[in-house]
Amino acid sequence: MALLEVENLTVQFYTDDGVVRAVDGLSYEIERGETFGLVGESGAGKSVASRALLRLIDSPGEIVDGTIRVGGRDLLEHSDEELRARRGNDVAMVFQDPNATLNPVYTIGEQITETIRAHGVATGSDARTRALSLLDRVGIPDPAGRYSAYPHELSGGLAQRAVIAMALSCDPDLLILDEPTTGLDVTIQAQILALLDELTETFGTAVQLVTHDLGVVAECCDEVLVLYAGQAVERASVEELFYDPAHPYTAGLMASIPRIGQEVDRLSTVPGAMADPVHPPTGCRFHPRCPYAEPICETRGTELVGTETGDPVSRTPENEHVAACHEYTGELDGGLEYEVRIDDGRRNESAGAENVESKEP
Ligand SMILES: Nc1ncnc2c1ncn2[C@@H]1O[C@H](COP(=O)(O)OP(=O)(O)OP(=O)(O)O)[C@@H](O)[C@H]1O
Repeated sequence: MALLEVENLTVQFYTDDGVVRAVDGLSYEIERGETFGLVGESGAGKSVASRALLRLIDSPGEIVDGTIRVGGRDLLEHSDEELRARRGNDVAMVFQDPNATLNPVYTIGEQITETIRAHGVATGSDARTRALSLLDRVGIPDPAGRYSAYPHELSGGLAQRAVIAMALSCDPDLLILDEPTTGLDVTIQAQILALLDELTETFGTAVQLVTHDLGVVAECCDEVLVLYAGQAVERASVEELFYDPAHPYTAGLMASIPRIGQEVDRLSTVPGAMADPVHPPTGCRFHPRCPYAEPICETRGTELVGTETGDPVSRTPENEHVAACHEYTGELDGGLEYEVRIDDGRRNESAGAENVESKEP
């Protein structure tokens, strides 16, 4: 049994403009010790899908369907009290901005110690000792000195480590990180990614990593799910995703990886704009931006199928490459003709992302 089993997760927001189905029928699994990437452009639904795992969806949003089983038990069926007990213990989350998590008026050490006590992991001086060892585990130099530091006294990289230490207070089985390295310089970014690697390898912690950055995905994910307009469009091992992307949207994302020496803060995106969340396109939601779209793509919706077999995802083994494109059920006349060229040059010494180019058809 996988550690996390998400099935048909569906989240809606009720806005003045209409209903936004931010996450639409999402299903995936994460194994113990696995690093699972959730990628896609802004608005794809990555954050909402992640927050939903902890039931952190506030009004005007609502989880309207699905199951979220961690260790076989459905989080959506718990009372608020049961859920509080499982937050932190089973699943913990790290957000992009450490300052949104850290309280400016308490020291780093006090905050971690308090989290440990609140969850009943340890009491008294044992809690303090555990906090110190967590600071050490996440690579904060001079843990005893930093214990007494206030959040504003730490650099962005150290503050992010402190937040990760806090998330690890109760030894969660699954750690969800939402853009944990965005805004950090590449050397610090690489250190945080190395820390995640160590957590998964040494402690068997499973990681769900939300990111825009395909370089980060290449660096540390085992398995990747690509989201577009709230729906999964492709799931594959990281190698298959980079060497053999099956969905035109994924191939487009690959083409937008910054090249060596190019100064880009954010990925440039696939031409065209993300689908209108209130009135998504008919058929395949990506079709208005897809260079390979044919009339059927406008009228018939897609679902994930095995890229080799065309079988529905429900009949495809969990580790097989699946994509939601009519190509794989034999319904595209023209087919997909892109070619992906892998250049194994490193993007920079420490982050080491691969460079990928896709040719236009
Ligand atoms: N509180 C909210 N009220 C209304 N709509 C929301 C709310 N939060 C998210 N959404 C909508 O849900 C969709 C998915 O948003 P989400 O933040 O998950 O995207 P994302 O892929 O994480 O993007 P980003 O990388 O920019 O964070 C978007 O259309 C967004 O507008």
